[in-house]
Amino acid sequence: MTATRGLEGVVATESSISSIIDDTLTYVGYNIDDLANHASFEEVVYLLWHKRLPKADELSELKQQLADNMAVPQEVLDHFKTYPIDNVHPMAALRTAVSLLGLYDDKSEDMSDEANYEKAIKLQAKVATIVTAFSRIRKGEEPVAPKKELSYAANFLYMLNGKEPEAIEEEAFNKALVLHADHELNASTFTARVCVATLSDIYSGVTAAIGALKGPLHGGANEQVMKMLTEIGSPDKVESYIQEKLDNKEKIMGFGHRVYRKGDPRAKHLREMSEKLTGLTGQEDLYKMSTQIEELVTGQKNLPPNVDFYSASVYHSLGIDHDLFTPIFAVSRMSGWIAHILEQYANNRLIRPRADYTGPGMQSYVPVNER
Ligand SMILES: CC(=O)SCCNC(=O)CCNC(=O)[C@H](O)C(C)(C)COP(=O)(O)OP(=O)(O)OC[C@H]1O[C@@H](n2cnc3c(N)ncnc32)[C@H](O)[C@@H]1OP(=O)(O)O
Ligand SMILES: O=C([O-])CC(=O)C(=O)O
Repeated sequence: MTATRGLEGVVATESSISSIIDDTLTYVGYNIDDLANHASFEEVVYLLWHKRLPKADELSELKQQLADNMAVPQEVLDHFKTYPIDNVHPMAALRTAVSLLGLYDDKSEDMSDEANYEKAIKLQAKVATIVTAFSRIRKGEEPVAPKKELSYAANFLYMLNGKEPEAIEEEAFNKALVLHADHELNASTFTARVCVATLSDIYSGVTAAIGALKGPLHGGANEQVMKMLTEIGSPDKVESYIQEKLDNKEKIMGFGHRVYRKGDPRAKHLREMSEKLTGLTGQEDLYKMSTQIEELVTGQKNLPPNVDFYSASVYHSLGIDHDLFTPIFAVSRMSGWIAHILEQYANNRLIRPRADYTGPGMQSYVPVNER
């Protein structure tokens, strides 16, 4: 047996949800560029879960179901108030809150298709409320109830800030949600599938996935990108900062990808949004620094930016706290995790690979007082 480090290139499952072929990303056969330019996040959720685009009435029904299910149990909100707030990363709070949500769902252990679909709606609806409510509660503010007439993207920003977003903010946030919704067998989605392939419940699957997304080699990279931009501070400091890191063989967050070689097709949409939003908010230097970094890293290491790089300046321009960037990724990716969990249940087999053992050979047990 020979191990493939990081399972690179290993095809671990069949899936008809999203594909990456020749650096082109599609959701159920629709090019990500088309979806980013035209689709609402709710349409994409429907597409991923039903493997076709919704008709008008089906889309309205889904929007209604999401809006109707956004409220979270008071116990979950009260729980936030017990956290040692200064030490709690919002991704840790989200991981715990989603797990807690399962305790207050009487269908939590019901594995029927109907119950799983109901739980899918509840999770997608409530994840936005959890992230925004936690953000407000930790600042000593009251959570804001969603408005049923708003889109998912607008509601998120409304619940976060207590004021309805401008059209351009809603459009940018919707696009970011569309771009992050699914991505074949990335680490967090694989985690979700491994978890539910034991026939564990959907809350366990998404809780595990949140844990995997949190790491800086995956979803956590977007917060690290903003940390780097903040540390650099101004365009004149970019070159020395990045050069030092490259010379020290340190990783530059937001660059590189296990699957894409020529580049991540989502990055150009985020770059465009970053240019527009930083311009509108008078933060042109942020965009300038980002493009300088791209030039240096791509020029020297031939590593193009991934989805996390320009999303950082986009979210910053929308006035969002930096440690909420990865939770926002989770809000969007919840749709993809659920699609993969439902697909896994529909054609399940336990996922259990082997390890190439490299430890010592057979040893004789020695009692503790003789060692
Ligand atoms: C949503 C997402 O999850 S997108 C990815 C988000 N993560 C990041 O942005 C973190 C930075 N990027 C990385 O760490 C990597 O590119 C990953 C984790 C995304 C992919 O990693 P892998 O496919 O395992 O590549 P690996 O880490 O083995 O790197 C291969 C080589 O490229 C280099 N490399 C890869 N990414 C980077 C980077 N961002 N900066 C500098 N060098 C890099 C590695 O140092 C390594 O060089 P070496 O062969 O000389 O040792
Ligand atoms: O596919 C991956 O490895 C990571 C990624 O870009 C994503 O999850 O969006």
